Amino acid sequence: MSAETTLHAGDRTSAAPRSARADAAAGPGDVRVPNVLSIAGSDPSGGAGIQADLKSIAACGGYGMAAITALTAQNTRGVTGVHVPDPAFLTQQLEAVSSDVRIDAVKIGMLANAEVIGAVHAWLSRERAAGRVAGAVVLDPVMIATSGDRLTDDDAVVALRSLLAEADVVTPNLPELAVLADAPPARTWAEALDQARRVAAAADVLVVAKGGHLDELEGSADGRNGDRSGSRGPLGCPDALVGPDGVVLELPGRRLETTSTHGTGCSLSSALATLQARFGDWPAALRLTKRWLTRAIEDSARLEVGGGHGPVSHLGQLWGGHTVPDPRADVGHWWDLIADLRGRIDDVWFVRRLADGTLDRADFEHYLAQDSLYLRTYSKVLSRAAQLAPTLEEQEFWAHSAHECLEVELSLHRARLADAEAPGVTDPGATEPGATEPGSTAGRGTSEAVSPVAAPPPGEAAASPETRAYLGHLLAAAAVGSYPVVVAAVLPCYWLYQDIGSRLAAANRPDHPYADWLGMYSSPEFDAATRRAIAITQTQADTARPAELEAMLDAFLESSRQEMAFFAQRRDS
Ligand SMILES: Nc1ncnc2c1ncn2[C@@H]1O[C@H](COP(=O)(O)OP(=O)(O)OP(=O)(O)O)[C@@H](O)[C@H]1O
Ligand SMILES: Cc1ncc(COP(=O)(O)O)c(N)n1
Repeated sequence: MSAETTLHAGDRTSAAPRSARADAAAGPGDVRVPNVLSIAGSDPSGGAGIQADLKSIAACGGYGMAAITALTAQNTRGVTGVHVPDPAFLTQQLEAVSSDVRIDAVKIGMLANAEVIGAVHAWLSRERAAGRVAGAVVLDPVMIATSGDRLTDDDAVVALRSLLAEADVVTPNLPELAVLADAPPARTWAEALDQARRVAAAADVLVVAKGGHLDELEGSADGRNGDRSGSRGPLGCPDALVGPDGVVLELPGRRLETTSTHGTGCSLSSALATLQARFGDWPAALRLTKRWLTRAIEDSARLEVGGGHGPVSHLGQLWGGHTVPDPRADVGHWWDLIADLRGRIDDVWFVRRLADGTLDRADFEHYLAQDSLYLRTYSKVLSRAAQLAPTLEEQEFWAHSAHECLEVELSLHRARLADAEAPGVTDPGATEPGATEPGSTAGRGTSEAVSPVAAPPPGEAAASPETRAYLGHLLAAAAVGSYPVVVAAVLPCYWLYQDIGSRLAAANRPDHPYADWLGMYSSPEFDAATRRAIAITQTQADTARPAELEAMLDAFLESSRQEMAFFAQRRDS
């Protein structure tokens, strides 16, 4: 599993118009631009409210519209006044839009009192029934600004709860979540997730639980109490999509050291509505939203706005020459793209028999011999990644992984092969005959003329066609690919092994004939290495230009296919 976890995804997570999913497949260059309506208050300092919403919608590839529920007088230091126009005029604004414009998504923010909530509720149920609002509704139940100022009357909470029935997703921060759950504020992230599940079940909505306020939890000064379950380590900034049955997607996040978090809730909800309208899938939309928002918070360092809690830089990523959030730059999306293939690997005869312990010894030894051949060359490709790495830390990671491949895995395999007195492998330090060194040119593919893995000397296991094909692909990436392409090519070996390993580990038992092998691929160290490899690849994808991104994705998908074929190979093939 990836650093993020998708536990289950019910129908509601992708209940989107079919056209939106087709758009996602077509790529961001071809998507229809969704019309997204923000129903929210105004922040004249531009960091929150409709100003933040319009910028977020534009940054994420939508056409933004705004019906104003309230005028605030505020800046980065606080709110000095709130003026709420006649709710009848809000209805007039809403009707002016919906009588003319197709609305693909609605984001609802600050609703100052029960009357305003009533006006929005009435318009929304009317327009939805008439089919004039077909898209998703994201409700950000704004109650208190970052500055601590109240933005909603106490007696509005009941009306707000009833508005949940019209929402598809609600995005409360931790204090707002507690109000909706009618419970004391959560003291841990686990408690917050449980409150979110209860709100989701009571109102039949999806809830985005947000970790921005985790650092304010009682006793969080040691940086750990945000998650007393201990599973998250030092305090981060996670978000999660939670349904009535529990967590659908949990996204760990780095906590950035900044005071520029004014309007992050507004920005998250409007970006989420826009990306859902574009891609039709809530988990994918939340993943893209979080990546975009994290970078917008980071980019806030380039702004000089006010002396309090500053705004995020909504459009900074466009100024950097990057396009709107692109699912092809989301490594989690790559993982989704191979969902079918992953499902099929579990059904491969080898994996099934390995899991239940009925795998024939000779088949296992054949596999190990091929894996040993594979690992010797894979280690060289990892060394190539080390050679190309832009930082010392990444160089160390790949060099260490290359070394581990040889030390840990080959020694285990050698021991097994020696036990079985099967045709063995040679000294792992030796170069396999005919292997093309990284850095020289190697043809992609498997033809004898360009195959980098030649026949071994007498007495050694010969590389199977599947092993040759996989190594041919990896060596080609190492020979002519850039660093981003090399890391994308080596990633499936980590990720798929770790993924399968976690399931095989569940089948392990002390007397399992392959217990040590199953154990090796489900170790915490291997999990950590896999998370690191995913993170490095994501960082490269974040800044890759479109052509490079295509090459990365191609390399990843091809390695995934080769990984599948490697598992499925037969002794006599
Ligand atoms: N210091 C931070 N570092 C990284 N991400 C953050 C930080 N603070 C907030 N976020 C992210 O910003 C989003 C909004 O989270 P938060 O829990 O702060 O909601 P909110 O209180 O509604 O927002 P606001 O602070 O604007 O009122 C979430 O995705 C959260 O993870
Ligand atoms: C008009 C308006 N709407 C919402 C917020 C909440 O802002 P934040 O996202 O910082 O909680 C705000 N400060 N002003």
